[in-house]
Amino acid sequence: KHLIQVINPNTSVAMTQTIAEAARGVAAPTSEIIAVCPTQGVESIEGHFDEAIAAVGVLEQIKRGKEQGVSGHVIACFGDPGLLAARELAGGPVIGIAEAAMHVATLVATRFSVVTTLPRTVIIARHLLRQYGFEHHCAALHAIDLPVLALEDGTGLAQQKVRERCIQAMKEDNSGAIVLGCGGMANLARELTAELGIPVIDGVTAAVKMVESLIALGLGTSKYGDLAYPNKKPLSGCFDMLS
Ligand SMILES: NC(=O)NC1=NC(=O)NC1=O
Repeated sequence: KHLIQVINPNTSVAMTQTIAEAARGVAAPTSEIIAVCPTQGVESIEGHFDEAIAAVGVLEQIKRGKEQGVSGHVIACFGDPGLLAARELAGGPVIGIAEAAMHVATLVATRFSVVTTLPRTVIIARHLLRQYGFEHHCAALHAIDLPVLALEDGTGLAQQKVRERCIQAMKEDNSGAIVLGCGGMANLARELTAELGIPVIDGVTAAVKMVESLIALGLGTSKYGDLAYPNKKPLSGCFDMLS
């Protein structure tokens, strides 16, 4: 079996569970999902400050995954925090859920819309669209204007807001597909795809299948050039854990 490490970069145990269940729901029989979150950090990631904090926790988990012999890694937050730094550390593939969902959307539609959580996180998704080369594929980005952890409060309100916003986006944007912009939405994609009749794509499940594909192709992260293992140097204070 291949171990695939799925990292929830925030410290919410409930969201880690939601993400783990979605990942296990699509994992191949040859894959074993190890779902983790940082031992310290931020309970939800809703901006640049949170992302900077979360990135250190991602790196710590990547290092642990390597020590456990995992074959690949998923960064299960829609900002893909620490993605390139993680790729320097990792030998196997590292896939972020935003890039995975965006790639999949371009394979099934000519244009897609994004439905995410707080309005302030929309700019992060915009930056990723540019970084990944998908700006011209994304028709629009929408926010349900609820905090990330509203998805785990048990009221179902956030889930209802996501559904309403997806329906509105489908009508307004003339997009062929919708990308769910949060790891905590991972369990909504199948039902919304069936109800709306268009691909509603979750990045957690997309990333798991992409990691499996890269493993099957015998492809890990390139270690030539900028994604080579980091130059060895002393790391002081709390960063010693990354040595
Ligand atoms: N746009 C987002 O909601 N990003 C996220 N923040 C989290 O804590 N997890 C996410 O996926």
